[in-house]
Amino acid sequence: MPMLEVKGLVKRFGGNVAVDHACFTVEEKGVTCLIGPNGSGKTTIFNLLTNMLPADEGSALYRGGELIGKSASAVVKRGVVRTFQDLKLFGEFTVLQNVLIAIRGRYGESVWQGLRYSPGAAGAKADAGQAMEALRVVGLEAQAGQQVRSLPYGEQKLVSLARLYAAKADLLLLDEPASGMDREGYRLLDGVIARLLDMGKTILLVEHNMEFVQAVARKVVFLHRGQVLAQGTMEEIRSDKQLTEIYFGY
Ligand SMILES: Nc1ncnc2c1ncn2[C@@H]1O[C@H](COP(=O)(O)OP(=O)(O)OP(=O)(O)O)[C@@H](O)[C@H]1O
Repeated sequence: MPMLEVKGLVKRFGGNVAVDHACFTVEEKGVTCLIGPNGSGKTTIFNLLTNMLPADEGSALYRGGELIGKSASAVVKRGVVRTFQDLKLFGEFTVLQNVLIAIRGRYGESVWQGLRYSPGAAGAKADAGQAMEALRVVGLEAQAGQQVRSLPYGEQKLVSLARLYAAKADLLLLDEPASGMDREGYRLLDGVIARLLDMGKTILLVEHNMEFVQAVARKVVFLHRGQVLAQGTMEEIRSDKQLTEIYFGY
């Protein structure tokens, strides 16, 4: 059984069908990529899976349980978390505080509760230990005390990955993790993804950088105007003339 099975997912914005009866599967322990031209519905699918937007129709079974129609926090509790294109970090706070907020959020605490952090409080030490472990996974322990907004963009992206790791989810949805990254950023990101996979995580990502997709993806799901036109390996997608014309323009 696939880890995630999306069936007949539909989202309309007025007359615009952003996601049109999309069906695809995500197998456990590997990287699956959603690709497709701008506006083909990739981010909307993330919003539907995490219930940040209500779906009009369809189902998404995660380990056999329905995600659609649940609350956003219920999806997180089930073990599905996401990053955002605009990162949504707290720039004024430190790297460590940003990860701690994600950990405390797991218990249903608000950001402000998460930040009111007295070192003597029960559980505080354990949380700090977990936060540092997450920073080790992404290679940012040395930056723990720095204000997030003082970091280069690539490192801020890694903070968002540390937050996902700290949330202890099994299925990680990454929205354009490679965008805005330079060569060194790719190298770090490759390493973090490899470490997350070693730890048994499953990753579904949206990405435009085909070199990166080719390097990390076991499976690619091709979207066009909200419809899944194909799913398979990158080689299979690239060898389909109709798909390459739509997306790659040749
Ligand atoms: N909140 C919204 N209200 C109205 N229309 C929306 C909304 N969100 C997305 N859309 C529309 O839905 C369609 C799919 O958008 P979506 O952002 O999911 O595409 P995408 O494949 O992620 O694009 P990109 O690669 O540019 O990020 C587009 O036509 C977009 O304009």
